[in-house]
Amino acid sequence: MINTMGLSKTFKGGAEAVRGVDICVEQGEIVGFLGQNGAGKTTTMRLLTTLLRPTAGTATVAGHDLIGAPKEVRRRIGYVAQSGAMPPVSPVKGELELQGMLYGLSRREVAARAEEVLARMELTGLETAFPAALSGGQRRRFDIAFALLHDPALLFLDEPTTGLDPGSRANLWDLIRSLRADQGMTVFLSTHYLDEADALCDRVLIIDHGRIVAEGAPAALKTGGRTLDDVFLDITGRSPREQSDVPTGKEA
Ligand SMILES: Nc1ncnc2c1ncn2[C@@H]1O[C@H](COP(=O)(O)OP(=O)(O)OP(=O)(O)O)[C@@H](O)[C@H]1O
Repeated sequence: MINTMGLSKTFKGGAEAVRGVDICVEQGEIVGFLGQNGAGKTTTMRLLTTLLRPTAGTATVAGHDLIGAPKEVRRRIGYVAQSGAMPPVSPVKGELELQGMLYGLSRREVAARAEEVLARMELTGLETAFPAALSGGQRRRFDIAFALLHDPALLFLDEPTTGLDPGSRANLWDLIRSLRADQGMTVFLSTHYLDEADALCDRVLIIDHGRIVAEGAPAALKTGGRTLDDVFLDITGRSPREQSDVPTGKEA
């Protein structure tokens, strides 16, 4: 579902955010992407979702070449960016209808898909609510419903549970698991929470200073009675919540 070779991104100011990353994700896997602040997670996600153009390397995402066929890639993926953006202005159902029109769905298709994704994300009954009025957990589920409207095969989630209370996090994990169980959805998610990776992911990739420094099933990485936190600390020399010492100037 995802295959990259030497994927790299150097920003104009010289920041080497992603340095020759090789990623392989199979259909139906839930893969966790771990790294500290500034390690290169969001940049990698933005490359894989066609929002940024790589400076080197090749990639196939959802069966299509990332650089040669970005529109085909976009049609087959859903992407939920980190939270914090301005909430949409229309009520929940209106936002989904607009999104459906962007994807060229008919009115009837949009109505059916909206009902389906709202049910799947346990938001039925909130059609007329304004996204700004939703709770944190509901808002995150709305963002995922939005990304699911065009029925993607591959879902990218950038830190989906950051800032949520434990109950809402556990609920979101269940919903992500059910997407895979019911629809065979492939999920690639970044997170700072190692317990999340441990509980939810079949496999984790650890990125540090723009390079993949470890990968494997959580159980296979946790050798010698170590926790995933210990593994992360051993490999990167820092805890997952520490700031990376990669330069942080952000230029276009
Ligand atoms: N537009 C940009 N211009 C220049 N440098 C950038 C830009 N975007 C990101 N960077 C730099 O690239 C590096 C990787 O950033 P990125 O946002 O991918 O990290 P991250 O692992 O997602 O961090 P976080 O967990 O804080 O979201 C950082 O050093 C960052 O400052």
